[in-house]
Amino acid sequence: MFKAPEPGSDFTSNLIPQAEVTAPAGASVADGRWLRVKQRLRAELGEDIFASWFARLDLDSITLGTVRMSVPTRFLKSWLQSHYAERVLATWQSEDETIKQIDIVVRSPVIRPAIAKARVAEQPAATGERRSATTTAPTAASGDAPTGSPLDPRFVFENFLVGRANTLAHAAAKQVAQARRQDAVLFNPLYIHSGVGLGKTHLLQAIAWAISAQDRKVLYLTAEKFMYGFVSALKTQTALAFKEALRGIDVLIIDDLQFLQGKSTQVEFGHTLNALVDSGRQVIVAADRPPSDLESLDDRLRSRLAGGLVVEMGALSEEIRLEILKNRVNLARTHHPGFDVPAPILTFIAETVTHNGRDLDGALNRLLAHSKLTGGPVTMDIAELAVRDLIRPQDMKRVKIEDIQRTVARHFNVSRSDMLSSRRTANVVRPRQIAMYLAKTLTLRSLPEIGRRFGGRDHTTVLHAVRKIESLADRDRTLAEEIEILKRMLVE
Ligand SMILES: Nc1ncnc2c1ncn2[C@@H]1O[C@H](COP(=O)(O)OP(=O)(O)OP(=O)(O)O)[C@@H](O)[C@H]1O
Repeated sequence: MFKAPEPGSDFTSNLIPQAEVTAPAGASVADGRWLRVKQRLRAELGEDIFASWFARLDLDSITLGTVRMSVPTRFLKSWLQSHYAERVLATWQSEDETIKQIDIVVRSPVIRPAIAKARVAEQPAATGERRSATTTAPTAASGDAPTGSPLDPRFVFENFLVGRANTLAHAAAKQVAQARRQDAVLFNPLYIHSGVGLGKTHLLQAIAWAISAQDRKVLYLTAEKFMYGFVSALKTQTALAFKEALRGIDVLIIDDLQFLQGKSTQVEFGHTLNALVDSGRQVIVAADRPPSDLESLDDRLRSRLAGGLVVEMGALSEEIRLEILKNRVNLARTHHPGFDVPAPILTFIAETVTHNGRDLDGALNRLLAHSKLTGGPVTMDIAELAVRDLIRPQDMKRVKIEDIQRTVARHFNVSRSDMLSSRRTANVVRPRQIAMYLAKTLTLRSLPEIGRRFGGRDHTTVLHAVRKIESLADRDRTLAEEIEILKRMLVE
């Protein structure tokens, strides 16, 4: 539980005006506040951090000045408590002065550990409703094996829409899922990466469901679950059993690898990866960035991960977004036959909610809530309200550092290799600094990573470049405009 700090600490600067965010019709006052709190956190912390740590934080209740929220894992709870408790409390207080403390709890697990197989209990349906699924979740078959992370019954191949952005990842996933035990392993490990909410978990879980229907033993784990499994096994001195159980499966699937932390856990993961790959068993990994950018991982592990097939999934096209929405409406209608969203409204959502699949789900959840609570039809007005906070001001495409270097070099008529070289002549230094500045502002790469990509420079050099360009652009309008043009060339 986190209580209010003494007055004076200020986490609420940079707030967006209340009027900008409106709760969809049918939502309660608490829901409306919760929406605004999330909106503020997203605006203040940025999309990446928000999606990593807050996307799975749910509001449970508000009683006597205490806001109770829940998350699915202990890891997430302790991370939020140690890194964001004060900020979350302050953001709540900016919405409601009577809030005195927040309480983050772990909600009951979806899968209860069982001796051999775990059963998926209640899962959110396509649009936030709960539905019971009697499907059996894949886990390793041994009694000592760690239980898998919960699987969503909707995340199967049949519900995965394929388009240009994910054709290769989908084909590789299908291939791996359809292989038989005696088949030679084609790409190992299979490493899938993409930005937030673009279908990695869906694809990984689809593989897990497909393999579990065969005679192969599959284990799907989030990196958090792997970490906790390993750490608890160490504590209870059952680490050996844990390791053996992991190495005794046919297919290991690890999601959100970017969260794998701690030297010993990484070493253990590396050993497991090697043991499985070397013995011809399949490993599939997903993360929000390519192996080369997983800076916290050790070099050997990174290169082992990069040694299989690395596939990127791009942004969802408008066409796929529309198909996903139609698919979700159909899924929801199996439980709520009265729910209908007219075609023009689906097109409107597909056009406006461009960021990721999770936001599409969010938009439909709100429409379903409206439809259930009011019994009224879903109109364009309702839809506009529902998606308002899901429209991102900066719907940036993923910009690559190489593209920045090329575009800036072309613009200033220098060569890219000069920009990466150690040359310090004025005609090269300034473009290099501008390119570094753009790399920092248009990508999520860290300073050391940017330094490495610019001919192995130190992170302090990058920081200096960023500050230099910021201060020059403050005073020099021509430079500011030039930077704006470059940004547009890269982003649009
Ligand atoms: N191609 C697709 N077809 C159908 N649904 C999709 C597709 N891509 C994304 N989605 C949906 O979007 C939502 C978010 O997808 P998912 O959780 O798989 O994203 P992710 O890439 O794992 O995100 P994160 O990086 O946050 O872990 C899910 O409901 C998923 O079903």
